[in-house]
Amino acid sequence: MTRQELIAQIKKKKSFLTVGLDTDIKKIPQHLLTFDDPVFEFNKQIIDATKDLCVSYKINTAFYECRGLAGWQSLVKTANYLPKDIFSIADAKRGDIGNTSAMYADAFFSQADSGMSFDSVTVAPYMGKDSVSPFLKFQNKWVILLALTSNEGAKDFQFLKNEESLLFESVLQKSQEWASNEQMMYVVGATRGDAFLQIRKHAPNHFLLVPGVGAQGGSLGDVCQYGITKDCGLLVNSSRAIIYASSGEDFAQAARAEAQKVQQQMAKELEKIGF
Ligand SMILES: O=c1ccn([C@@H]2O[C@H](COP(=O)(O)O)[C@@H](O)[C@H]2O)c(=O)[nH]1
Repeated sequence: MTRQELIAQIKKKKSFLTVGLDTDIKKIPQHLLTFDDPVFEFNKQIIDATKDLCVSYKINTAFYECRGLAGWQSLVKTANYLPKDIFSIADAKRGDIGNTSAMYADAFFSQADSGMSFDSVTVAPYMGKDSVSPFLKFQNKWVILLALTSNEGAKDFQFLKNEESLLFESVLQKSQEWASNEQMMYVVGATRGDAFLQIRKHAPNHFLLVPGVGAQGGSLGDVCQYGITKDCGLLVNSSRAIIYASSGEDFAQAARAEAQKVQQQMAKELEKIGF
């Protein structure tokens, strides 16, 4: 998906919500366990119930990889069930030496090889340019680089200072030599509302994938106040707060209701920038 297509979807749906499919087989409603693939059935119903309210789905691959072959099958089926006009994210946090990164890129981008073709994959910047560039060889596919994460441990390295800048600022600056804002986004945690001003100094026009509202307590208002751009420039993710809104048979309707609350708040923010 191109940047323009993504912006058009945001305008059309009045939403920049990403629903996170962090589907844990131990947390899904009991009645689904009789299905051949309970995780896929859960995802399918969540997608059907929320697809008009969000512009993106993020599949955190850890929740699938931990189940071995069965998990990988649920992942492939879910990836192929996602509507084509919705931006898809493989949240896999990959990155390795070049030839290995090329394999990771095929795994998430090459339908012919792996049976999956996500629009984007999250990548760790730590190993530098040659670890990221194999993902950039695919047309209309995106790298979402970890910049400033939402967790407590982000302080361990991401705020370390060299002569001029903090480590996350160096990630933002250096990586812009590798790709434009048509192919690169950044992960910035919603739990760091105040840091968005600083982020926008270095990446004024990039899209940011923002996890951390909902279960982690980040504020959508703060994220928008400091992070929204004239093109919106935000994809805000919520996983647990939406998909586990109910553990009963009404789980999909409950997920829809939660997604709708967030979408309505987003519509108000989008109105402010004339969308
Ligand atoms: O900095 C980061 C990077 C990634 N994540 C991921 O986003 C979701 C958040 O889930 P919630 O249930 O809405 O808290 C999850 O997949 C994380 O691994 C993040 O939270 N922070």
